[in-house]
Amino acid sequence: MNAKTAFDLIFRNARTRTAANPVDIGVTGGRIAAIEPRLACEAAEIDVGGRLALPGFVDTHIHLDKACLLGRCGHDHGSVAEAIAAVAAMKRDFTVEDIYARGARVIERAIVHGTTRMRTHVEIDPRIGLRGFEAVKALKRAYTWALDLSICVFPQEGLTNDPGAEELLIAALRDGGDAIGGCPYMDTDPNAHLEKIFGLAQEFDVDIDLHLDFDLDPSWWHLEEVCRQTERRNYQGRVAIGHATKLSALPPDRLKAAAARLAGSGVAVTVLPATDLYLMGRDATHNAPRGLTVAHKLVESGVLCSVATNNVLNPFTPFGDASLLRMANFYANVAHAGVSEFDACLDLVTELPARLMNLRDYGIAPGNPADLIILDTDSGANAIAELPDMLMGFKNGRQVFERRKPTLFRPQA
Ligand SMILES: Nc1ccnc(=O)[nH]1
Repeated sequence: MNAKTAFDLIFRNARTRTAANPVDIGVTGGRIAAIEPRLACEAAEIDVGGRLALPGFVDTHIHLDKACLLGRCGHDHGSVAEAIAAVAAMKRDFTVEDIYARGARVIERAIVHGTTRMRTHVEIDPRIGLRGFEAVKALKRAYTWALDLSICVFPQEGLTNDPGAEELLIAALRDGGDAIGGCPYMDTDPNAHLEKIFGLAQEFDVDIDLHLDFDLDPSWWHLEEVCRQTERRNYQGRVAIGHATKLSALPPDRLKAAAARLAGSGVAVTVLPATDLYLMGRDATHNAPRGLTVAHKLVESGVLCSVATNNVLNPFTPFGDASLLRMANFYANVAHAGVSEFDACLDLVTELPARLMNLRDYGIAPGNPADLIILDTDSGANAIAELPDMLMGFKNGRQVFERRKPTLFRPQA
């Protein structure tokens, strides 16, 4: 028994992924202060009843600025280029208020689905200017009570081919951009695009999170150039690539070599199942390929990976509820994950994305912010298998949502 009585709040009887038996989690000043089987203290208590506590989900790749566009365009496109063109046509009319309202809708769904940290990719170019950036900065401020939002600014429609884009990117990096992205396949000069993005990243000392490839032809790619730049600039551990669908088209020996290259240069991979599955394999009349890179296998080869949301209710992905648990379950299903791999699938939306974002204070451990969500299940593997209800969530020790269990109304006997 612990004699301390200095906690503001104690979670009683919580199952964590690391402790063999349920523990109590004591919170002081918004931070986790102790994790022990039975904390003796008079503080306010929440009885978790042996349910699973997680440190919240981490979404490394979500486009808030172009979310919730269903109904504004016909959804008759099928390729990534058509989706980019459809949004390019619409975004001239986006206002800060409009972007804020659509982003807030997605953020609030993410919060009630247990996300506590998020990196959002914001388009910066002469068509949208800094309106998306301003709206997302306002969202970041408005939702600090529930979620840490990191802003990754990027030129979706190319950089060297888009006069004015670079100046706007620099303005955003001067004014609160937390990371920089890129999309070399949209540029007429992909290598020059990467050179500029890496140069800006170094100049502003920010991490890099790129959109890399969106097809299933592994006979050419920009992956090697990304690894080369990462090593040349000593940026190991600070670079991620999103989608990387070409990796799904590699036979095992080539995949192994690519994994070794990525692991060796410290380049992480984010798989976006909803979009990758929706946009890939469109040319096939039957036996369509999935186009989904198998992240948990790359992890076994030493590559840091995450699974994330990407797009919600827009031409890239006309689906979405911003639930990372649902995404991890979806990923596990499509990626043929075995039951013994379900825990590794949960890692892809928790510990590993936290590492990808270089978050140093994530996890249920003393000293870290008391960011906790309670799931109506008893283990990480069962969270993936069952898609349990998320019953409550806390940010810095303060409750941010509650979900009541459904009530069955049985007929009277
Ligand atoms: N280049 C992109 C690929 C997929 N989704 C996006 O939003 N952007």
